[in-house]
Order: sequence, then C-alpha cells, then structure tokens
Amino acid sequence: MTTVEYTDIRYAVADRVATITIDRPDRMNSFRGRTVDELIHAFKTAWAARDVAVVILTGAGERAFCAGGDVKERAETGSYGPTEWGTFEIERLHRMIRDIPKPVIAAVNGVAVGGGHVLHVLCDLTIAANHARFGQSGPRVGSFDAGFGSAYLARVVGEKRARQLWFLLELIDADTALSWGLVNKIVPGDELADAAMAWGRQIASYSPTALRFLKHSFNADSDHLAGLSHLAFDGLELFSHTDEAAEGAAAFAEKRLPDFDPYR
Ligand SMILES: CC(C)(COP(=O)(O)OP(=O)(O)OC[C@H]1O[C@@H](n2cnc3c(N)ncnc32)[C@H](O)[C@@H]1OP(=O)(O)O)[C@@H](O)C(=O)NCCC(=O)NCCSC(=O)c1cc(O)c2ccccc2c1O
Repeated sequence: MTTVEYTDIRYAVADRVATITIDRPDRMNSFRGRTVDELIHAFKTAWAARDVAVVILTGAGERAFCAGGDVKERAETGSYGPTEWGTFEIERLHRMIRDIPKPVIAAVNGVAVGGGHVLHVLCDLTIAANHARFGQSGPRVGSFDAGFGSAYLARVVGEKRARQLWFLLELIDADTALSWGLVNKIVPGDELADAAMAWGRQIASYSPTALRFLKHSFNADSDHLAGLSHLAFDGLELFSHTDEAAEGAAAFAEKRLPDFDPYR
C-alpha cells in the first residue's frame, strides 16, 4: 500500500492524538482482510508520525466497537476476503497494537465481541460507553483465538473469568467489565469521544521516551505469548478450512443455531 485510500477505516490527527475508526457500521464494524490491512497501515502511519503521541482506536456509530471477523464474508467466500498480500494479517495487527511505542486507547462505543474484543484487550487502556458490551463468540461461529486473545485475556481478568467469556459466550455489560478490570473507565455514550481525547491530550503532554520504555516494559513480561499466538493462528488457519468451521459461519449467516454434533 503506497497510496492508500481507506474504505473500511478512517484516520485523523488532532492535538497529537491519532484516531483510527473502524467504519463498517452496517456490519457492526466487523473486519475483513482489507480492514485489517488498512488498520495496520494506519497504525504504522501513527507509529512514524512525529506529530502523534497517542492513538485512539474506536468504531463508527453507537452500536459496535467491532464485532470481530466479518462472518457473512466468511460464510459467502470461505475466507475474510482479498488482501494486499493475499494473507490475512490479523496477527500482525495484534503485534502492531502491542509494539507501537505510543499508548493505544480503545474507546469502546458499543459491542466489542470476538476478534473485536481481542483488539480492545490488546490496547493499553480501555474507556467504554456505559452501553458497551464485551465478550467472545468464536466457538459459536467456528473460530477461536488461542493466543493473546485467551492467554493475555486471562492475565487481565483472571483464569476463571477468561474461561467464562470463552466457554459461555455471554456478553458482559460495562459495569461488570469495569469491576473485572477489563476496562479502565466508563462514561455516557455521548461523552466517550471527548473523554478519550482528554486522556489522549493528557498523555501526549508526557515524556515520549518515558512512555515508550514503560509500554515496552509492560509488554516484556507477556511477550512470550507471541509464540503461542503463532501456533494458535497456524492451528486456526488449518481449522478454518474444515466443515466444522464452515458450519459455524453458515449458521450465523443463515440466522440459525449451528449443528456441531457431527464433529464431536
Ligand atoms: C455483535 C452482536 C452481538 C450484535 O448483536 P445485535 O443483536 O445487537 O445485532 P445483530 O445481531 O442484529 O447484528 C446487526 C447486523 O450486523 C450483522 N453482524 C453482526 N456481527 C457481524 C459479523 N461479525 N460479521 C458480519 N456481520 C455481522 C448482523 O448479521 C446483522 O445484520 P442484518 O443484515 O441481519 O441486519 C451479534 O451480531 C454477534 O454476535 N455477531 C457475531 C460476532 C462474531 O461471531 N464475530 C466473529 C467471531 S470470529 C473472529 O472474530 C475471528 C477473529 C480473528 O482474529 C480470526 C483470525 C483468523 C481466522 C479467523 C478469525 C476469526 O474468525
């Protein structure tokens, strides 16, 4: 991507804060391959920009932060669609959010589920609208994130709660997420953008070198999970070509319950 015209996201900079907005509200801001490519490009841009100190990641509209992978696309085509290099680069996006040496704030403006939930978990801070909901959904649609999305999640909320999110697939509300330590702050929905910007401006006034060292030192203790993530995504790539995974995506697109009995 040399000259980029974003179709799936928006990128804006104000007061040394870059705001990256996933802009697919008709699909609950779920991501396809192109969305992931554009997000990586935007994070790289923010990484390199001398006038950017902090990044905010959010979703368009009030219903969804991000509903994970675009399950309709997967049901229709068997994949998350075309990408620049032909590969689905979600793991690189995860690394980008962790490795960019600037704090990343998730401004969760609605539901954060599946791979969308993983994105906010990986951000350094999360501020949520009071109507936001949080959870995982992979096992219902024939998918999983056995890397940072489960192992790092368990670090954030504890083993029992992480297993609860992944095994029961029930969404939790913002108050519960706050009490679990999954989000840092809750605000009314119409105050979310301003509240996230206020944090961004505050952080942008601090020493960039100190922030960079702090972010990398926080990451160091859990960076070995990257190896686990590689293995998990290798496994997911193989699994995604199975009838069992296809049944999960098809059931979602057809608005019916999946039948996983043949695969037990
Ligand atoms: C998100 C919901 C909880 C919202 O429920 P609600 O009742 O509020 O709204 P609707 O269900 O009516 O949804 C409105 C509208 O949006 C469409 N939609 C919702 N989510 C998606 C989606 N993920 N993809 C495509 N479209 C979506 C929905 O169909 C409705 O459209 P209409 O035309 O009918 O109006 C609830 O919608 C929900 O649970 N959504 C599914 C969440 C989900 O399962 N996400 C995918 C999980 S798998 C994943 O994220 C994933 C991540 C990775 O990183 C991977 C990496 C490598 C391989 C695979 C990966 C992967 O699968």
